Amino acid sequence: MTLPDHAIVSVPATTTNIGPGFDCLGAALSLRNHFTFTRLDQSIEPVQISVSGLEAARVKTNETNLAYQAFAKLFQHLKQSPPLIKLEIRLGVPLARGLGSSATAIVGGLVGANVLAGSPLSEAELVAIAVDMEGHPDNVVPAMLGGCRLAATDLNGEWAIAPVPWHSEIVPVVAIPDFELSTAEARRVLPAAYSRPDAVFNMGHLGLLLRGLDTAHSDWLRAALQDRIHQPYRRSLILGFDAVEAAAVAAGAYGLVISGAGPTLLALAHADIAPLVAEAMKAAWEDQGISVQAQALHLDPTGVSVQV
Ligand SMILES: Nc1ncnc2c1ncn2[C@@H]1O[C@H](COP(=O)(O)OP(=O)(O)OP(=O)(O)O)[C@@H](O)[C@H]1O
Ligand SMILES: N[C@@H](CCO)C(=O)O
Repeated sequence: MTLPDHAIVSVPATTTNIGPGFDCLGAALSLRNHFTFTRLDQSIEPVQISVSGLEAARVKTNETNLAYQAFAKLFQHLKQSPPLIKLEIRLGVPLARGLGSSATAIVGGLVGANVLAGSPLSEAELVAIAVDMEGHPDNVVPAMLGGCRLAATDLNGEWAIAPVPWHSEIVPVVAIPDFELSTAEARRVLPAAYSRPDAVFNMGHLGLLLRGLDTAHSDWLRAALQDRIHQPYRRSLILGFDAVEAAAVAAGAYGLVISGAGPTLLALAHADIAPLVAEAMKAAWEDQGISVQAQALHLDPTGVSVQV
């Protein structure tokens, strides 16, 4: 069998948690990173990496690059040496902002390696390795599969993944500030255990959110975006959170949550007012002296895609 020498892997950004769905709910968004893998016959280095686009200078260009680590991990899983490659990364997803940049790198590297290896692994096997690398499923699952997804383990510890219907009138609006917050730092502030009232609060609100996303029932959505597992501990890490939340709600959004581990803030809004909500969030954050990019996005239905 002749193996492919080349693969262009495109992976969407993701927003996760969406309020009460900590570490289990996530959705793919209409921003993408591209990873181009080209097999080399000869090279002094195992990988030659170049990066272009948004904040390119901040991405590592040696073997510690996360996309290359994922590429090498797949070959390790296959008990093979990774081929020598050139890896070109084109960035459209901002780094360390709560939009799943690390998940794009993990999914891009694993899928690129799988293509160059002749596609020996199934989608489910790739998802399992990706979750293992990322540590939680909520970014890598929608990055791989597209849409909004809920992921939980079954009785054997395998991932049971359900698509979550998302009504077309509900628009995700993101405000992306010009400062970073690493996921590791934002996880360090979380408690190790929670009270029964907090657990029950989140179970009820996650259930309500799933029904609200399906129906666009505004009262359910307004109530559902509350959470007691992560946001109470993280909001103080995000300068301007209260002002941006108040502005989004005043502009008519159903509510505002931290996207992933932050600092990007995500509002859900009816399609008719989504651009106004984006403007209000931007203005409120800029009033705090913070540069911000705000935009109404849409759900990415596809997930990872490959051109050989
Ligand atoms: N395209 C990329 N190529 C290689 N490494 C990347 C790429 N994108 C992100 N990374 C790595 O992932 C790190 C960011 O990961 P982190 O989990 O902190 O943020 P995030 O994934 O953007 O946010 P979140 O997990 O909250 O959605 C970067 O600092 C970089 O090391
Ligand atoms: N669920 C994760 C997403 C960030 O990767 C968190 O909130 O820490």
